[in-house]
Amino acid sequence: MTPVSTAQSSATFDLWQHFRLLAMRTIYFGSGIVIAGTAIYSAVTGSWAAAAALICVALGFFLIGYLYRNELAPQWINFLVICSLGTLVSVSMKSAGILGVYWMYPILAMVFFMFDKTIFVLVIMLIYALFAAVIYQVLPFDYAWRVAVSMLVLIGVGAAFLIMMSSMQRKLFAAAATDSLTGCIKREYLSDMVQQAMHKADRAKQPVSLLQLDMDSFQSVNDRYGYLFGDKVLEETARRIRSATRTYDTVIRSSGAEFVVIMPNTSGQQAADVANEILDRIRNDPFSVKSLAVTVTASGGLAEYKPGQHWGEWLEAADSALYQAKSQGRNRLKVAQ
Ligand SMILES: Nc1nc2c(ncn2[C@@H]2O[C@H](COP(=O)(O)OP(=O)(O)OP(=O)(O)O)[C@@H](O)[C@H]2O)c(=O)[nH]1
Repeated sequence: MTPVSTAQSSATFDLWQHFRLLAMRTIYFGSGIVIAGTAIYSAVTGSWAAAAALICVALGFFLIGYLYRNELAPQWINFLVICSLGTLVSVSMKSAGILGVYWMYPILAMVFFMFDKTIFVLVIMLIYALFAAVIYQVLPFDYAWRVAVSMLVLIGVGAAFLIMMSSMQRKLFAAAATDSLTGCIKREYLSDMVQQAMHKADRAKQPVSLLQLDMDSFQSVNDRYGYLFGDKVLEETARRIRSATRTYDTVIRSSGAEFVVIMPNTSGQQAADVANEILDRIRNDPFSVKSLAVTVTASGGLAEYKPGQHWGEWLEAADSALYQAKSQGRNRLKVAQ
């Protein structure tokens, strides 16, 4: 399993999306205010038609800012926004020449916040191509190529910032979401992980299974050999679970001596083989610390996700199977029907 990478898309911890939302609100209202200011200037200088058009665009920006103050606007709205800003700047370049160039830089910077990674590269190339075409038409070649290169530098710096931000977010999530003893994902992220796995399975129309694993009579392990020995057993158990699972399975420490393993693209039948392998690796190899070697066992409850099921019901099914395994004598796996 990958303790962090499987989890990094978790909505609860997407700093970048949160940052984007704040930035977009500022962009919509900020652009609205700047365009309204330009409209007033146009009115004062007697260009009534331009003033009326600019006021309409400014109102449009305020409206979008208001409607999407709590969520990111759809990509097509942002595309319209960037196209209208691009057109305004291109028109102002035609009338004001080099003065219009100064507006191109903030617009290029906005694109970094407006679009998802998937279409960002396409949009920034499109806007850059539009600006470059206008610059070469309006400015002497000597100015034009310098401006075009400086815009490329801005795009490069922005891209480096994006890459750094996304790596920082991964590290932050790792620090916040990883259980320090076992290296598994903390229980706070359990419901997120379960729901995410369920949605992915629904989208891909693939099976997904969930194993709930609990150490047997762990209180007596602690009582007989000490809490520190118990800690070592938990640490080693997590290692054994990871060694029996795949990189894209998710292992969560769901409570003191209990783990949840989510296995994407795995039917109940296949997951039962994996679960039995995990239980074997725990029971067959004594846990040793210094001269002490103690055999410990665990019980498991397994449930395959049934399409349409609520995530809580899915967890509940695995939990009931685990309860059965415990009540039938422990050290065994039970599969929910
Ligand atoms: N060493 C250690 N023990 C822990 C930790 N967290 C919880 N525990 C212990 O794990 C034990 C969990 O006990 P339970 O799961 O309730 O019961 P059990 O004794 O394992 O018995 P069954 O689950 O019925 O087989 C408790 O004694 C907790 O004190 C931890 O981080 N380290």
